[in-house]
Amino acid sequence: MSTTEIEPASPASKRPSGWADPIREIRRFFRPSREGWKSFRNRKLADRAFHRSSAKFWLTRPFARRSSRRLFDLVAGFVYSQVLAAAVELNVFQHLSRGPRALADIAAATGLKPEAAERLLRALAALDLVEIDDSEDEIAYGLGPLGAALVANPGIEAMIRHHRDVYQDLSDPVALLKGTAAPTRLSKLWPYAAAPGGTPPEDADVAAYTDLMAASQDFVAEEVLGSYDVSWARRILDLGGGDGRFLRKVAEHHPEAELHLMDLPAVAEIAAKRIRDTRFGRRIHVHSGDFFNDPYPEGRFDLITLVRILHDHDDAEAVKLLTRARESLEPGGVVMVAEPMAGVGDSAPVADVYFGFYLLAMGRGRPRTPDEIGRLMNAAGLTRAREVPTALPLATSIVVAEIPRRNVIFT
Ligand SMILES: CC(C)=CCC/C(C)=C/CC/C(C)=C/C=C/C(C)=C/C=C/C=C(C)/C=C/C=C(C)/C=C/C=C(C)/C=C/CC(C)(C)O
Ligand SMILES: C[S@@+](CC[C@H](N)C(=O)[O-])C[C@H]1O[C@@H](n2cnc3c(N)ncnc32)[C@H](O)[C@@H]1O
Repeated sequence: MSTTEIEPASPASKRPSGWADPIREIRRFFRPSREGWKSFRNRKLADRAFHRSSAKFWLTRPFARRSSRRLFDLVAGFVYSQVLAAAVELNVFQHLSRGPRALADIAAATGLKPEAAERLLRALAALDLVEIDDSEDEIAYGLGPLGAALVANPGIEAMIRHHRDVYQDLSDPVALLKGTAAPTRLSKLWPYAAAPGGTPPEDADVAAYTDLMAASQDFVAEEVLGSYDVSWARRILDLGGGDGRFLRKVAEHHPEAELHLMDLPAVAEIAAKRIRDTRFGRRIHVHSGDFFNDPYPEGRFDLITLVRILHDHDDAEAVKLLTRARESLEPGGVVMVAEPMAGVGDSAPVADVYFGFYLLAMGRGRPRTPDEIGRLMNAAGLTRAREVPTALPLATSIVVAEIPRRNVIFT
């Protein structure tokens, strides 16, 4: 739809005619050609779109073939995921982690008929998860590069098993988008999402989500601590710290920091027990409470971390949380937000697609760009919000902001 500039309202009788009003005349002079340009450009776009829509165009150009393959993978992605889920459920990678195996061994170990096992293994090989060595009479199956990576990172298998619930919840994405979907499995798995600050219902399986997060935390913690130096901070508070996996990594890197974790009572109980069983039992102090409403641990902190927290909450709760964190900082203290962020390099699909719909199914929260997080930090009274680049935005991106060293009051 073409917009026409709205002339400032003025009674016709007062309006000067001719070149008495040169601006108006210049606008009138260019208007027809501007409209003409727009229709010419629109026609060009229409022609290009028609031209590209012909199958011949797509199949005869290299990038067209690549685009076709990308489009195919978008359609087939669910099938790929289900093949991976089947292999994890059948412990195929564990079987192969002990060395190459023959088809009969794998069939016996997985309980599949040989032809079904072969179908699965060939699909996995096509996805670089398995490697097939048919240089001898008896074909051997081993770990492919992705299968080896999966075995090297145990948390991934836990995540893959978790996705049976995720795929179930995403089976009707339109209903989710319209808000007409039935209660989701994820909203039950993350009970705090139903009522931020609300204590999870009695039947909430708090250990399940705590273990799930712990399973993928090392991957995140390594990226955070590899990207942002926390050694300057003497007192650190990790809000929503889960079972303490992140602070244990901090403790390993920085032996002299005093570390505090705050999480909901049921999770704090798990954290206290797990931390007590490690060499950091006396260095990491666990506090039970609701970070929206309960008092934070005594004293002020140099650094307050929010690792995979903010995206769980809508804007109003996020600003409230950031404000409470700011109020617990030493002058010059820093709040660090670490989570997958929208629009960050090639991690946009991770945040905007994966976490965008994961959180939609969970019923609360959303992925945000570093700028959006910076604006929430500013709204919470924090300053100098800035993104800290990470090598693997897939794991996490980071935004930090601080309070001024001195509260300068301009009267
Ligand atoms: C060829 C052979 C046999 C061997 C080659 C040798 C070898 C090991 C090669 C591999 C090289 C290597 C080191 C690869 C490393 C690969 C890595 C690190 C892969 C990491 C993959 C990580 C993945 C897939 C992470 C997935 C994370 C997910 C799905 C996270 C989900 C998080 C959720 C659901 C969080 C929810 C919390 C809430 C509610 C949103 O707040
Ligand atoms: C997605 S998990 C992240 C855990 C951990 N930071 C990590 O990255 O693995 C969110 C954490 O926030 C905690 N949480 C949610 N709402 C809370 C609240 N109102 N008060 C305290 N902790 C809360 C949950 O119990 C959970 O441990």
